[in-house]
Amino acid sequence: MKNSSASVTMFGAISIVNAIATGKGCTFGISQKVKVKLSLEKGHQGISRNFVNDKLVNKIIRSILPGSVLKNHFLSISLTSEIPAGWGLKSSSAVSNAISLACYKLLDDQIYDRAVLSTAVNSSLWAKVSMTGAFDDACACYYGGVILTDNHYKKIIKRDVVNNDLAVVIFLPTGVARGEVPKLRIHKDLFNHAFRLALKGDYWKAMNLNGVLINSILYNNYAPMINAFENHCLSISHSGNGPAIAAVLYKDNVENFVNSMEKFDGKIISAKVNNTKATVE
Ligand SMILES: Nc1ncnc2c1ncn2[C@@H]1O[C@H](COP(=O)(O)OP(=O)(O)O)[C@@H](O)[C@H]1O
Ligand SMILES: O=C(O)C1=C[C@@H](OP(=O)(O)O)[C@@H](O)[C@H](O)C1
Repeated sequence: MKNSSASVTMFGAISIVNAIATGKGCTFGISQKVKVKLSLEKGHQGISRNFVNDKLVNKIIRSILPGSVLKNHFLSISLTSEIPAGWGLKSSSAVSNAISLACYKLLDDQIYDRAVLSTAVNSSLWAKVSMTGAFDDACACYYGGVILTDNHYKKIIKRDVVNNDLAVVIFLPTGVARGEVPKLRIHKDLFNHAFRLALKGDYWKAMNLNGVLINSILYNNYAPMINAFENHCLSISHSGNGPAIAAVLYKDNVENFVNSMEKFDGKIISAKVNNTKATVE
């Protein structure tokens, strides 16, 4: 083993176009963080963690660290996350990337981005926390900026930066359960159209179309989104499979928009856009 400890900062992300229907997705980075510290101590076998035992995290660890090392070391995992889990805000991609990057850093100082991403994505498929592998989300968390990918082929199609004058406001509606996600495939052609808009650089129009589609198929309550347009948002959509809703707007409009959302029952989180890559030391 090259290192006895590794500390990672990985960022979160928001969907522009959901990849479930077509396999192609577009996602951009935001400032919410996951921090992971792994420490290896020679001696008795064992793993301690400050979160519930989780098959996704275990799978990543066992895919990267050799069994011979795990047999003779005690591994401590400390994880803090600013990303609420299970809302479509990419917590699983940020956590799996962070654990993957930290494990590779224990092995070697030379980091191969593709290996970090592949292990995270393959483990997410194995643990069934993702349907397509969510390579779009993994790349946006890892590299920051806007990323367009083909998840079935784990291929990056395009990268771009997000305008730093923009801000993101996330709304977590109270009492809304996730809809039947496979139904997103009903509008495969329209999701494909949204992806083509994103390819042309029309990110906020693509995200709006994505929002209309996901809302109509899974949630059927467009009122918060209409409110967003009435309050000068450039774009609004459910992120991932929802139920979280993310709005993109100029920083100057954030305060008014947040005030206007108070009539809806839920929690609001403000975020910045992120164009920087994850770090490990
Ligand atoms: N704070 C956390 N600690 C440990 N694991 C986490 C944490 N947040 C997310 N995860 C992992 O991500 C999974 C949640 O994935 P998912 O429901 O798809 O949420 P999201 O839509 O935010 O990606 C959890 O089952 C767990 O494996
Ligand atoms: O399961 C998957 O493959 C995906 C899930 C969605 O994200 P969430 O997991 O954040 O809902 C979606 O946006 C992404 O493009 C692909």
